[in-house]
Amino acid sequence: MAKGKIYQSLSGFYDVLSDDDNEIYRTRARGNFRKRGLTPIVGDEVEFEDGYILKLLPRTNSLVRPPIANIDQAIVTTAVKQPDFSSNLLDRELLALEVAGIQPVLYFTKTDLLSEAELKRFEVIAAGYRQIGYDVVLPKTAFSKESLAEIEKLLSSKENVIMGQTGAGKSTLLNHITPQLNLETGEISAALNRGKHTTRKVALLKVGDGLVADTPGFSSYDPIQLDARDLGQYFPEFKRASAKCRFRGCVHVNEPDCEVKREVETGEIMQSRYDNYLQIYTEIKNRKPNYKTK
Ligand SMILES: Nc1nc2c(ncn2[C@@H]2O[C@H](COP(=O)(O)OP(=O)(O)OP(=O)(O)O)[C@@H](O)[C@H]2O)c(=O)[nH]1
Ligand SMILES: [Zn+2]
Repeated sequence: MAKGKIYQSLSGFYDVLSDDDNEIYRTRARGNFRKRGLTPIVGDEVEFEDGYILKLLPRTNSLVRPPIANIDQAIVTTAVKQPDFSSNLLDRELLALEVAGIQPVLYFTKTDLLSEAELKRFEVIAAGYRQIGYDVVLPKTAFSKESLAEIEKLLSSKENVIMGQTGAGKSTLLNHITPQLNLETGEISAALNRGKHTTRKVALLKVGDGLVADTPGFSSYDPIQLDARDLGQYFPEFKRASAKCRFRGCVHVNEPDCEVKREVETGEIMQSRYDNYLQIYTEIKNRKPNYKTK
């Protein structure tokens, strides 16, 4: 039996890069995977034989959307325009990554469409996310040498996934870093102001000296299966502040002497992060319990 890593997944086929001979083998999953509720995903380490994946090895981490396993870092690609910037979508993606234990990097696209004044606004937003502790790339000029060098350095020697809204410019960015990739990109429909889902498959690509999984985009992002009381743990700046909340287990909603709320008032914590936190908190609280067990 050979061991390898799934490099690409498309309509039920999995292309596995073999550890033994560095060749790609096209495989399918054995039926008993599905019975156990297991689906192989790109990034999975597997054992395979005669065109079939027989075993999935334990994952260090995984994401549901996009479906990917065993990665070091996620490039969260966010358009400043076309489609319109949504801090809510961004914070939901960051939340999913924090829960999965994957390091996020923020990359803002389409800055060429901004006026000077609008760019200033995004500089404030970028500074806010940097203060949380995230790496943020906000190219003053789209695809400038500096911004491409910056992202290439961040990707270097790591296994990365590039994720984000449909039409955010994920494939376009990868093409600029590594023109030989020649990935298909989509036209944004001006009338709808949203993308068209150009990328349909997940595939690991060699970009610089790192690996990047290009993935299909999405238009919304559900909150994670999470206990509302734990939500603040996955907002790093809330977690830091909560040591100073009066109550242990403070959820930063109605409690008195809440340090998170104090820091929102002083501007140390971004108001948008708090608003998005409250919205997700309420959504989780109101979610109907799901008693079905699989
Ligand atoms: N003006 C401008 N347009 C961009 C930029 N980046 C990407 N685009 C355009 O945005 C559209 C969508 O880009 P894609 O790279 O296909 O987006 P994607 O995120 O890969 O989309 P999906 O594969 O559907 O998820 C294309 O028409 C690109 O030319 C940018 O920095 N500036
Ligand atoms: Zn609090």
